[in-house]
Amino acid sequence: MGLLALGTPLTWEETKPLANHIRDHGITQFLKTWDTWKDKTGKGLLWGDEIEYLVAAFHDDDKTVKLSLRQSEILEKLQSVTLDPALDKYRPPGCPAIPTFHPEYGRYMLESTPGFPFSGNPCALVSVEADMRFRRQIIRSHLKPHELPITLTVWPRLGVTDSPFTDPETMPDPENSSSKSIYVGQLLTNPHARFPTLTANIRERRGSKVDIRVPLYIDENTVVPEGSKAPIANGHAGMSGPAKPEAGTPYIHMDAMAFGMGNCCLQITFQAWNVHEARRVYDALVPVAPIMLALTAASPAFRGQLADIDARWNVIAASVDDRTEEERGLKPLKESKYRIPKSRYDSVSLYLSDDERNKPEYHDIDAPINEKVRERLLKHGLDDKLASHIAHLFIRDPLVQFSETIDQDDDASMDHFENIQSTNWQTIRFKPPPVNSPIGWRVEFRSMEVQMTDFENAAFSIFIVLLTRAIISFDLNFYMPISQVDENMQRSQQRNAAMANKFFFRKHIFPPDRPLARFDLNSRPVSPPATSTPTTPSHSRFSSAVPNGHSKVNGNGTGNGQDGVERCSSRSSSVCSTPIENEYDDEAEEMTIDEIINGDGKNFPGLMGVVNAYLNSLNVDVITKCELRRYLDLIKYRAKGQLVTPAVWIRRFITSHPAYKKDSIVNDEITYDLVKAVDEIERGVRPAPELLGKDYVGSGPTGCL
Ligand SMILES: Nc1ncnc2c1ncn2[C@@H]1O[C@H](COP(=O)(O)OP(=O)(O)OP(=O)(O)O)[C@@H](O)[C@H]1O
Ligand SMILES: N[C@@H](CCC(=O)O)C(=O)O
Ligand SMILES: N[C@@H](CS)C(=O)O
Repeated sequence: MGLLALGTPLTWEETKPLANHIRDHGITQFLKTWDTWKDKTGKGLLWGDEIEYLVAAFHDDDKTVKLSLRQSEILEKLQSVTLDPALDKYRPPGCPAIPTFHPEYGRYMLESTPGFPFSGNPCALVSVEADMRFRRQIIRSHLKPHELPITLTVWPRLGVTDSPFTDPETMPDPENSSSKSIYVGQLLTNPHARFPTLTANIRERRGSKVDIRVPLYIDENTVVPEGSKAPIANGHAGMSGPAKPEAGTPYIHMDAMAFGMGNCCLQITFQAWNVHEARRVYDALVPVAPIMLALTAASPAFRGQLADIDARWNVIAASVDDRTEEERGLKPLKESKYRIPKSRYDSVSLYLSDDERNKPEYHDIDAPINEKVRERLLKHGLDDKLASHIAHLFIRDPLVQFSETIDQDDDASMDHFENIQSTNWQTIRFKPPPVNSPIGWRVEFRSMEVQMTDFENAAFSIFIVLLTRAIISFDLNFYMPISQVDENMQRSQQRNAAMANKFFFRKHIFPPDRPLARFDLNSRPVSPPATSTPTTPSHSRFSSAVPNGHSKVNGNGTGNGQDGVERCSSRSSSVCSTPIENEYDDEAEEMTIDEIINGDGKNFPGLMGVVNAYLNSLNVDVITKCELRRYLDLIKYRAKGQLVTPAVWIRRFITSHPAYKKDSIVNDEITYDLVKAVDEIERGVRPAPELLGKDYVGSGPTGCL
């Protein structure tokens, strides 16, 4: 959920001349925070998740289900309920506070977060699912009897034109709506000024409606409508890739921000010990993002049709792609300043740690830089890696500005910085401390799709938290060329990617001076923990407050390319032109997801291996370890293919439904049964062992408080 300031929003034409003012003051604001926080340590690990929900309205009389557009009323109700002390008696043990609920882009969406961030203590981790369920139960208990919160990433019939898909019905209004969509109307978008303004200003800056195309899944009876085959150069969302329709391939067309930002995800934010640790964790998570996208994939259908992809990423990227034709490389640069290879919503293009292992050679894709911003940051004493990261974010224009807040007190506000930062929706976000707050440097992990049950949402959250602890404790090295990470991003969205694809991953992840044997990789965490001689590394946040001493400031020059595009000179054009072929290639190799998660049985321990080793290094009681094992086993068996991804489960449900005519169409009847089934699975009244294992226990027959 981005910056929700209030005021009179400016049009794109009014915002454009303010861009330099906003960027300049945004950097001033960042530098003030930098000066205050660069040497400060925080309070150690605190973390929280964000879960996004769709609100479904069931009409049992005609067996249809629609998106309920009652977001404002529901949030008002939830806010008053959460302020009522009576709710506290339902708060499960271990939940840090009464949760909070927030709006999201779609007028049918809600977001929940824990009321207070969790600690990383293993005992606290086992309470996460209860906290998530508590949130869902609060929502359920305060909806109308025919409404339910559903954690499906994509509403399969959003944007269909053959029958209503919202409650109340909405009509497209291509003349007057902010998106000008021919499929969705204005009522679909949250009315807070941020959202229609983002929608309109993205379209106006781009110079045309957004253009979203995903490959259509072709079945025996699929009829491909005239004109819905991808032309050779469709020019959306950067490079072409296997998760985008190849020339001549039938595709599903969408034309509004709602098709992307109206989708739901699971995000995790961690507070780091200090800025160095935040930067280390950020970099290490960059290659993990596509792996987790593939494992959580939950998006097999769009606009009433089955897609030949399983995940949402490229759809959202294209849904907020505000780049001009010049920036997209369709015309020579004249009015625009940069060629920009990616949408504002896309994978990370630059590592940012001051770790000496963050080598220039890994930056082998074109990442344009705002040179003026970079120079200013360098002059202020920032190292090149961080300066380049911020300068890369600051190639973008502000999209939403209110007339009342053009002039800000840079000592008291970060809003101009946040204006640019919060509309750079990358796989990982590096978050500076807010003004006048005890909150420290944070990192947000953003690639995962929301899961249908809170058991799964808790499992993926816990896994990522433990992985970050292992990364810090064992000083793990996941660096590999960014081009390989980008390639993985495309592979991760393909149909059945978690089983069918291989992904690049670094082979040697331990520091050379710390031999593999030191890590207890083989014993499972359910085995009795070592109590007398724990191997907990000295800089573990659980055991001690000593920050990791491995970081070393390292600088590199940048400059202008011949085409006038400013970029880091270390990311040389010859390297840019030959992605995935450089001397660092052999540091990473193609592995299955099973190998990446569970190890190759030889030298590579897998991400689960390091998580297990980390748990073994702690004094955790056996009961807690067994509890954690339930969650970690979900990841383990999903990676092995013994449990399926939500996308595989949903696709199977659709294609085996009696009303499916093998024509790729997901009709009302199928959608009704699908959403009912998702709710029943969540409550545990409909078994789905292929998705959740045999021992899943849901939130109960009613799912209410
Ligand atoms: N000090 C903290 N350290 C770590 N996580 C925190 C901290 N404070 C809040 N969080 C968690 O961060 C998550 C996101 O909260 P935050 O208020 O940063 O949202 P936001 O800025 O709207 O997020 P987004 O970046 O998605 O727009 C929540 O789960 C919250 O519990
Ligand atoms: N819903 C978006 C993220 C929105 C946000 O950045 O808060 C997603 O699925 O990725
Ligand atoms: N909720 C996201 C996407 S619109 C934001 O506000 O940035």
